[in-house]
Amino acid sequence: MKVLHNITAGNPRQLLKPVLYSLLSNLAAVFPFALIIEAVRLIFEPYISPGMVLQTERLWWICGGLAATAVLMFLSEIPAYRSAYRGAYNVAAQGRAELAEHLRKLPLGYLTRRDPGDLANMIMGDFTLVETGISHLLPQLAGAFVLPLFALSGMLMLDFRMALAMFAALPFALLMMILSSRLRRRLGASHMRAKLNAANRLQEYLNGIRVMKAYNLTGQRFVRLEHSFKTLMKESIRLEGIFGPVILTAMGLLRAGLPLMVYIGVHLLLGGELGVLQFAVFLVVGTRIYDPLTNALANYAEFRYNEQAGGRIVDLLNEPFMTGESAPLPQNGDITFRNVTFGYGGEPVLKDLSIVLPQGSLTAIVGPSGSGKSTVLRLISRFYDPNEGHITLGGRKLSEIEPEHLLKAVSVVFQDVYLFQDTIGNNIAFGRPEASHEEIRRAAETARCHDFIMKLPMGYDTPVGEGGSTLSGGEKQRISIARAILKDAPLVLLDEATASLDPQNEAEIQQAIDALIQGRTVVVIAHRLKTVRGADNIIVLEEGRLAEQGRHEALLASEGLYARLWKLQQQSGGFRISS
Ligand SMILES: Nc1ncnc2c1ncn2[C@@H]1O[C@H](COP(=O)(O)OP(=O)(O)OP(=O)(O)O)[C@@H](O)[C@H]1O
Repeated sequence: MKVLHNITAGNPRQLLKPVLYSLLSNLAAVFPFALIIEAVRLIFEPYISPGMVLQTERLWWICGGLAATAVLMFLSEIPAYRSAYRGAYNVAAQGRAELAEHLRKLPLGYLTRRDPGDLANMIMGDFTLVETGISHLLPQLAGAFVLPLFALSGMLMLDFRMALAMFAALPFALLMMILSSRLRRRLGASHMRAKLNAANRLQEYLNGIRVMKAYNLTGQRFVRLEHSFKTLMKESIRLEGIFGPVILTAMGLLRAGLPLMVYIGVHLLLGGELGVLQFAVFLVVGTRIYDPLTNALANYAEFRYNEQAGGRIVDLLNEPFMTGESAPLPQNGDITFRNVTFGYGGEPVLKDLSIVLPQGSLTAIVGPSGSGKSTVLRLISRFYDPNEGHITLGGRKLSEIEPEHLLKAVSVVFQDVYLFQDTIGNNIAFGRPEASHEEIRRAAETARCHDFIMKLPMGYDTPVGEGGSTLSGGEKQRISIARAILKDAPLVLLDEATASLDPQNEAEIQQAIDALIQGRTVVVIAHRLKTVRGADNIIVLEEGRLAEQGRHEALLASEGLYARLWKLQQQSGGFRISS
């Protein structure tokens, strides 16, 4: 059952129709077979039994019957074909969407551990293998046994010794395939790994082409890509090289049934224990019976390989995502960290952190690079849950709030703004797709991006390259602030850009941020003097611990880490406070 579950990526019911049709069409194929046996009998009879005449009329009827079954088979195979492909493509289309949706809900920690190329390949490549499994492999595998089973039961009635000789090697061939399936799984798994690695290296190569050109690294990166292709080639050869002979031996074993049967048949014939007619029937059946079985053996190997791909999909779908309640969020929106310890899998990044970020206030988080500032924002957004301690919003534990429900109340403005390959207008409306043009325009005006948008060839309908590649860093920042303004969430998490901006851009972004944070609870990773000075509270982190906190003047007066960072940056003429 698990195999069927895997090969269909968790939709075994989808196999029902294709398998049923395949069984029916193979069942229909038994009729012409039976008609041919009857024709052989009619043709041979006058020669074997003197006095009997050739029954021509019956032969014409058989001819007509063969033509009719050919037409019937053709007509029944069309819906069979259609249902198999439709079922398979449906499973793949729905499954791909379901998997993509599932990925969105998984904790970021899981996603950062997985290679994006690996996940992309799973959604596209593995589902293609599932498609083939549903449309081709399993129906054919099930159908392949219909004719041999009928033949076996018919032949057993005719002469059990000949029938046994005909199928003598079948159990050995099947056993061989089943025993070797573990080896097949192992080889298949490392082949799949090599395939994924090559896909990942290719993606890395394509993504990094710009950097590689700039640093003249092309040769070095290409070596890695080339190496992955060579490994894939070796794995493919190993897979075919080891498993191919197993299949060929199993096929050879099966076909050995025919000479064995002829050998026994001749002896029985000479001994007078088998009639010429019966022998002729066995010869006809013997030449036809092995093809579906040998095809099934070849299919079986592919089937096991594709089943592994389906298994990977099922495993990913079983990966638990964060859950929680969707009850209305508390009115009082204070965010409290109580003895929070958190790490990304290794050493803790935040250690026993206890802080309060009061509702309606502006809290700045500062500290040296790597001290855990962005991690604090990620925990508030519930991209991850703490390892120890807990975070509450208005007294309710974040770990008990459904992540998507929580994020409705949060606007996040990241440093590295990602824009989708869509129009500028739609990118701004991302957090509130139902917003009107007028609302989008107003948000853009407040975020100081309306003017530059209007200078673009198609205004708000101008398409943006993937990731926002067609816009400047400052423009992307302001678009993301417009997004947050339009979303109008009560809690704003802001990771200010560290990249140096020209004074004009800098001033405009500051104005946009001022507009965004009005009347909201704001947590900002502050790199800008102005934000830090005006903050209600400044939290200073050092190696994941709270070093000190307070307002700007008080922290300067206490001459701790904040004052040291401040002086350092004043001396260097910069205004960044985080590093
Ligand atoms: N996804 C991740 N997986 C593993 N480690 C991570 C991950 N993200 C951050 N870290 C590590 O956690 C530590 C804190 O990172 P964080 O981004 O919170 O620091 P930060 O204070 O915001 O730094 P910066 O000012 O340079 O942005 C760093 O040592 C970083 O290497």
